[in-house]
Amino acid sequence: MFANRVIIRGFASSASSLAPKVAVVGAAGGIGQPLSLLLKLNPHVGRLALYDLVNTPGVGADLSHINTQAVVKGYKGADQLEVALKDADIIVVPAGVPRKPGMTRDDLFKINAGIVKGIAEAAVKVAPKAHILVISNPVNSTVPIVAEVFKKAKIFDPRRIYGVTTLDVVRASTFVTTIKGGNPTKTPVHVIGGHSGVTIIPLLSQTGINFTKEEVDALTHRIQFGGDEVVEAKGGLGSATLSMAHAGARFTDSLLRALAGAEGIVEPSYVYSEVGAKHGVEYFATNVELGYSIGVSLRVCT
Ligand SMILES: NC(=O)C1=CN([C@@H]2O[C@H](COP(=O)(O)OP(=O)(O)OC[C@H]3O[C@@H](n4cnc5c(N)ncnc54)[C@H](O)[C@@H]3O)[C@@H](O)[C@H]2O)C=CC1
Ligand SMILES: O=C([O-])CC(=O)C(=O)O
Repeated sequence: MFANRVIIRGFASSASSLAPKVAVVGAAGGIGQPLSLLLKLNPHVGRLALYDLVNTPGVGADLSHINTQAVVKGYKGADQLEVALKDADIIVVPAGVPRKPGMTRDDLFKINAGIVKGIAEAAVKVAPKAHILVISNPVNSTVPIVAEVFKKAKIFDPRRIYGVTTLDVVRASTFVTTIKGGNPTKTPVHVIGGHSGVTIIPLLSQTGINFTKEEVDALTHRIQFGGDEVVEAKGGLGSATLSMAHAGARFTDSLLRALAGAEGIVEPSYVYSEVGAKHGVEYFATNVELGYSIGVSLRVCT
């Protein structure tokens, strides 16, 4: 039913008329630091606010010496969260604990749910029009948590809340071209569903590439459990950070370009969909076209 649908997400407006402000929450972490570096290098970022409970003054001072235009500021501790987020256009959230071997993403829920809720509550107060990009796991649950906080404040706008599932398509392109050849940057693979194990559904049949059944089974499993591969390889020292920083920076860049008026930008994301909700599936990862048209609509690709 949802296969290869593109949700067109309109932006009612940007949060401010100043150079875009991007806030990273969890900026001193394994994802947060390389993500902040990539955002500092992005010419579309005007202001970069780095927030964490620890170490952000150092990360901020370090990045601020890079001669790109983004003005960097570090904010540390709960009493600085609101000032860090104030009037942000985009809030990227890689805050929270990562998995260790033997854990599922759901095992992170108990801790990360509260962290994400607190961040969303601050955003409601000081950056109600920000686009919120949720990286913290389990994404399948943390995105609805953010949405519920905005619903409670009666300012829920599904066009502004995104679960970042970009790493799934990044991995899918890599794994497919590893066995079939070709340029991974030019081999898109749609991945729909969610961001956890079997909820990650790669649409290999839509790549136009011929696969044997064995290849489909092996690739599907590797794409669904790519996160576990990294968790195991890191042996207790966390999960994917560098590839996730790349994926998060790519999604943020796409959103910034769309906010600046570029059209036809499509990224996958785990989002609320009215059409899905009618079928009992409120949140679903699918391709999302980012743009200025008002209202949320669906283009169904058969
Ligand atoms: N969506 C996706 O595809 C992916 C999601 N992740 C998730 O991203 C999250 C972060 O992963 P890592 O960066 O590796 O973890 P990490 O432990 O290296 O960094 C997390 C950072 O969050 C900070 N933090 C904790 N509570 C906070 C709060 N209340 N406010 C602000 N900052 C807070 C910590 O101080 C730390 O610096 C994890 O939940 C992980 O599962 C990881 C990879 C891919
Ligand atoms: O596997 C994890 O826990 C981190 C993650 O979401 C991923 O790498 O896709």
